[in-house]
Amino acid sequence: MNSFGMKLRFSTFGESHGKALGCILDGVPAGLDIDEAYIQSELDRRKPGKSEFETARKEADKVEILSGVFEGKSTGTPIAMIIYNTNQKSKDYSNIKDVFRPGHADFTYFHKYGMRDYRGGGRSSARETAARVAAGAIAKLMLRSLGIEVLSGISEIHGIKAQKYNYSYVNESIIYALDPDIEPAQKEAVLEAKNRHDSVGGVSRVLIKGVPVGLGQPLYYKLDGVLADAMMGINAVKAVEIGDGVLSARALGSTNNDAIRANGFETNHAGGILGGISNGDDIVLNVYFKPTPSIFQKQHTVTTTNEEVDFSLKGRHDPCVAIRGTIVCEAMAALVIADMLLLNMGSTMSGLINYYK
Ligand SMILES: Cc1cc2nc3c(=O)[nH]c(=O)nc-3n(C[C@H](O)[C@H](O)[C@H](O)COP(=O)(O)O)c2cc1C
Ligand SMILES: C=C(O[C@@H]1CC(C(=O)O)=C[C@@H](OP(=O)(O)O)[C@H]1O)C(=O)O
Repeated sequence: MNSFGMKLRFSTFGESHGKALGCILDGVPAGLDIDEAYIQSELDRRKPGKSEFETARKEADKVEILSGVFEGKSTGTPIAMIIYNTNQKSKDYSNIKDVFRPGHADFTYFHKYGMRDYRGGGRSSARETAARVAAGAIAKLMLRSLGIEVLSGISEIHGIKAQKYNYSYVNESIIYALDPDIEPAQKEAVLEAKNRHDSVGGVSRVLIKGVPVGLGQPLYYKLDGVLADAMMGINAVKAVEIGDGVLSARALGSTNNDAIRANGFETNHAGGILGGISNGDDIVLNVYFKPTPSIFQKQHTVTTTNEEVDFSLKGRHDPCVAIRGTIVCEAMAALVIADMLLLNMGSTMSGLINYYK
């Protein structure tokens, strides 16, 4: 179960090499137009095996709606969706049955549960994020009907940073790059690491446009806290910044404050959130992904019986998880904002009255 979900409750099921994965999204208001082609198009953006910049595992990621939608509209009941796995090659993974891959969740899952599904990453595999993207697409449909848009793109790969953020370019780019001029160097960094059987990290920049003033609770269940939690819940995310983030700790008050004018804020160092509450400006997040842990170089590790061994991994892995991870960031951000909107309806008497009249 997700940790936001005051109004929207969301949980996923399934393993990387199991039969299927999917989600249940409960709390979606009745009457939302459910555009199935749009949901599929979001899954297509995240699905693996589209290029040399992604894992070679090819999955169609065809999504099927099982419940909660009737005659093209949400019914207000739980929406269940399923995605069948079709390209498991579980025998590739017999060599990780008894050893822990450094950097992956093998060690901790085994010691916590006393067993693990070693077929790929099992439940810890980011294959699960397909289900998040399906749920996120429904949240995005809800937001779209209110004029709110969630966008993202890759700003940085292996320390090579975008100089501009061109969100309308992102879907033309095979690596979802924000800066077409920097993209070639970023692609080269990925392929260069891949050729050396290594991997690289990267940063996704998320932009949420059209959010009204007032989403989020003060002090507890703050909008920035809930968004950060949702991002940190994505596999391989190691840090999240709101607005200027880390840089704001190095700034002066005089340069960090966003001056206020009658028609809005002059700058947006705050990233659209003040006091845990949206201020009406764009919400900006930077989400930092570590390099893919599964690399093909020889590594030191231990077995399940704690014997030290050198081992070399086989299997199909992303050389830079941030690339497909950016689509997952959008989905999680959309779910949080949709949840906050539903919660917000009851935060003022006029909101409640508007809802019931
Ligand atoms: C979209 C996406 C794709 C990923 N692909 C891989 C992969 O191919 N191989 C791998 O070892 N890790 C991959 N990861 C990262 C692992 O799932 C993650 O590192 C692992 O679950 C351990 O969790 P942690 O890094 O958050 O500690 C991917 C992550 C995301 C978001
Ligand atoms: C299959 C997908 O990505 C997978 C994410 C992943 C991981 O460890 O996170 C490891 C690889 O798969 P497996 O679990 O077979 O080792 C990737 O191919 C997907 O995103 O659909």
